[in-house]
Parts: sequence; structure tokens; C-alpha cells
Amino acid sequence: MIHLEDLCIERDGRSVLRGLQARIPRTGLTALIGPNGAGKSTLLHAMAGLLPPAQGRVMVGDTDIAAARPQHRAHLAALLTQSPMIVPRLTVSDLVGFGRWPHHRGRPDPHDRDLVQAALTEFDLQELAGRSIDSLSGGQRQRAYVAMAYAQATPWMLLDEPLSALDPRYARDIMDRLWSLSRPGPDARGVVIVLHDLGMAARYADWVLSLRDGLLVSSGPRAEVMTSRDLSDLFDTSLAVEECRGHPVVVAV
Ligand SMILES: Nc1ncnc2c1ncn2[C@@H]1O[C@H](COP(=O)(O)OP(=O)(O)OP(=O)(O)O)[C@@H](O)[C@H]1O
Repeated sequence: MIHLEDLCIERDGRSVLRGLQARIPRTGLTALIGPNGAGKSTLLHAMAGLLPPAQGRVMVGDTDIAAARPQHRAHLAALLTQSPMIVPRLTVSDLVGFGRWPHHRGRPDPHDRDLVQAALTEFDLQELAGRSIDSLSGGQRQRAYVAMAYAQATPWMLLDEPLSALDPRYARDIMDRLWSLSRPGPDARGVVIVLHDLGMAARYADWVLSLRDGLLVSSGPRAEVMTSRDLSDLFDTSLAVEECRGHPVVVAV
């Protein structure tokens, strides 16, 4: 479980998250939704322990994440930011291998190499493994970064808009895989994902936190948070949640 306990974050002396109080289940897929500038990326960074709170705290399990050592944080949560650094000439395989760094600290063993292979396979990257990152399309690169986060083998994966460059097939593919990885079980990952695509959030999220202007508007099971009325209020535009072939979809009306 992640607990947000009266979480307040300031950036450049401005209050950008105020008094957030919520929990995120240890398994399942949690979506962070809300308008631009609501504070979703800020919250994700705070959950990775990278933004010390002005007040309150984020508890990841029984660890106050902002107070933990970097090495310990890297074993708890893998964070994929919106614009990860691109290192020219680095291969996909090397990039995914970076996910293992907190474990081997420069001395990969066969187990690390096996996990990199598993991550390449899991995200359908075997054929691109030897290609340099800067030679890939935006979507291919995005998949490589998600695979790197996966290879870190942390209980939590925190992903900021990982679908932004993906075509519908790969967007769906990644969401299917993340959803599967987050099912309860001994190796389950808790997946927390910032999503602008409300259709994807409606389709895949088990749990949703909605934010606006630095405040938590609501949190809970997807069906309770993503109602036509609540989404319309949240985004200040008319939206409806309908059912299509047994799945919820969000339409502008
Ligand atoms: N590095 C930064 N320094 C100062 N202020 C920042 C920084 N990053 C974000 N902010 C501010 O914090 C607030 C929340 O931004 P954040 O990026 O967390 O929102 P968001 O919900 O992820 O937005 P978007 O949907 O547009 O990506 C905004 O007012 C933004 O201008």
C-alpha cells in the first residue's frame, strides 16, 4: 500500500500539492487523472521520493519514501518520467540493463542478464535489442523505457504518460501487460500511471485518483471515481461514461 498522509509539495516556493490524503492498493493498476497542471507528475515524483514534502509524507509500505536512502528507494519504486534522458548510441539492451543498476551496481551477473532478456521479451523488444535508442521511433523508444522500469524489478512501477507516443496497438499492448503484471500474486507489481487518455483509464484502471489544482478531488475504485458527472466536473467539459461491449468508454458529449 502507498499512503499519502496530508501530503503538501512546493515547487519554486509555490504550493502545487495541498493536503493529499489517500491510499493506493499494493496490487492493481491505479490511474492518476486530472487536467493539465493538476499535479499528477508532481505526485508521481513525490511517490518515488524525489520531491521532499513541505508537509506530510508518502509511506510506501512502511517506508517514508522521501527519508529513505536512494538505494532503498530504487528497490521500492521504478519511476518513468515524461521525458526520460536519451543517451545517444546506447542500445535498447543496454538501456533496459540500466534498470538492473540498483541491484548489481555495475557488476551484472547471469541473473541480471536473464532479467534483461525477460524484460525485452515481455515488451516485444527482442528484434530491437541491438539498435541504438536514438535510432528508434518515439513509440519504440517509449516501450524500451517501460521495459527498463520493469527490469528494475521493484514492487512499484510509477509511469508518467507512457502511452503518449504509442499507436493504438502498442498502447493497448502495454496496458494489457501492465494490467497483467499488477494482478495479485507473489510477483505482482503495483502500477501507478498518469493517463490523459480517459478511455484507457476507464478500460484498465482498478483504482483512480483524480486531481485538480493541486487538490485530491476523489480516490477509489474506478467505477466510483469515473462517473459522467465527476469527470465532467473534473475537466470542466461535458463527458459521459458509457458501456460498449461490456467495457466502459468515455465520450465527449
Ligand atoms: N520543475 C518545476 N518547477 C516549478 N514548478 C513546476 C515544476 N514542474 C511542475 N511545476 C508546476 O507544478 C504544477 C503541477 O505540475 P505537474 O506537472 O505536476 O502537473 P500535471 O498534472 O502532471 O500536468 P500535465 O497534465 O500538464 O502534465 C504546475 O503548476 C506546474 O507549473
